[in-house]
Amino acid sequence: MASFLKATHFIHSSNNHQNHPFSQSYTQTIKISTSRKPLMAALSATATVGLSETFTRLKEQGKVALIPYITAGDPDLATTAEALKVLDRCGSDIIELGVPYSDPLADGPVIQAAASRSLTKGTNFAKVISMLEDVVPQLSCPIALFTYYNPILKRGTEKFMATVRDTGVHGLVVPDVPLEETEMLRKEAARHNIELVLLTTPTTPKIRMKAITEASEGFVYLVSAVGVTGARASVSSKVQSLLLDIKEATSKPVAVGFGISKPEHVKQVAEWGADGVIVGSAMVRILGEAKSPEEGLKELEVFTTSLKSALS
Ligand SMILES: O=P(O)(O)OC[C@@H](O)[C@@H](O)c1c[nH]c2ccccc12
Repeated sequence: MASFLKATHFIHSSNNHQNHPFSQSYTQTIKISTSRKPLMAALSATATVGLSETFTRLKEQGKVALIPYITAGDPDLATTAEALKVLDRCGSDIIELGVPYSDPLADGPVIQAAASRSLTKGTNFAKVISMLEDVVPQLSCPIALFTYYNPILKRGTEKFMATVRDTGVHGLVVPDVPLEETEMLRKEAARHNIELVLLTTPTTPKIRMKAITEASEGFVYLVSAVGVTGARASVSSKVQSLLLDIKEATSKPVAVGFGISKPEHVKQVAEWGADGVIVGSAMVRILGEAKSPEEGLKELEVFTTSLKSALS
């Protein structure tokens, strides 16, 4: 318990992200004049707002964010590029894009299979980045890159963050960063104007949940169920009380993920007070198991539209 409290204190000692030297608009102005990246991508950084601003705008409209997750490179990166545009066109408010990883310990069979298909095809971080440099300027919703911690450490946190930010990506979700290293990661992310999203689970002790909500930027990711990712028959009613607990601890937006795979799940979680709903495995299955990329994209459009209408 002592070490846990120490770690929690460690999180609390961090500077508030809001003291970030540049406001969002100032950073974007600087970006246009000094950016190394093509003007299109720089302009897109002003066209799409970040994660927290997206939630602010949705809240003003009384809406809940639809947040799909797909694995980059499955069935291939060209299809991923098209899938991002389909998801954007169908009303996704934020898109979580997964960097395939060889040891996805928090993933269930559907996303594990997608990651291994993608890696077998030769997908790597550099290829995902160059695809994003091309596609992000064409999207109206922000991207949150999803990666395990190891690929960040492999590249070096500073280089990783700079590379990601130069593509116009706004957010980063890292499910397995140890609490003790969250602060360093968060500082580097903030320095590059990236919103680092942290996750809390049904078994996270309240004091740790509070530390996580305080450190999380963009939104707080509430994992709805214990275990790994994967569509479930229903969403646990425990999510309702978990949402109440988190809402007591923070005014930051909370998005719920894990197991959500049908319009009625999306509707239920929104009614329980979630600010956003994350759907991953159900999307990944559609793309990965379709007879052709074209068929997968068509089915993705139909499925995403059905989820979006459950939120209107
Ligand atoms: O697949 P699901 O059950 O719909 O859950 C969302 C999930 O896919 C996505 O947010 C995600 C993919 N891999 C993860 C690993 C940990 C936490 C979350 C994730």
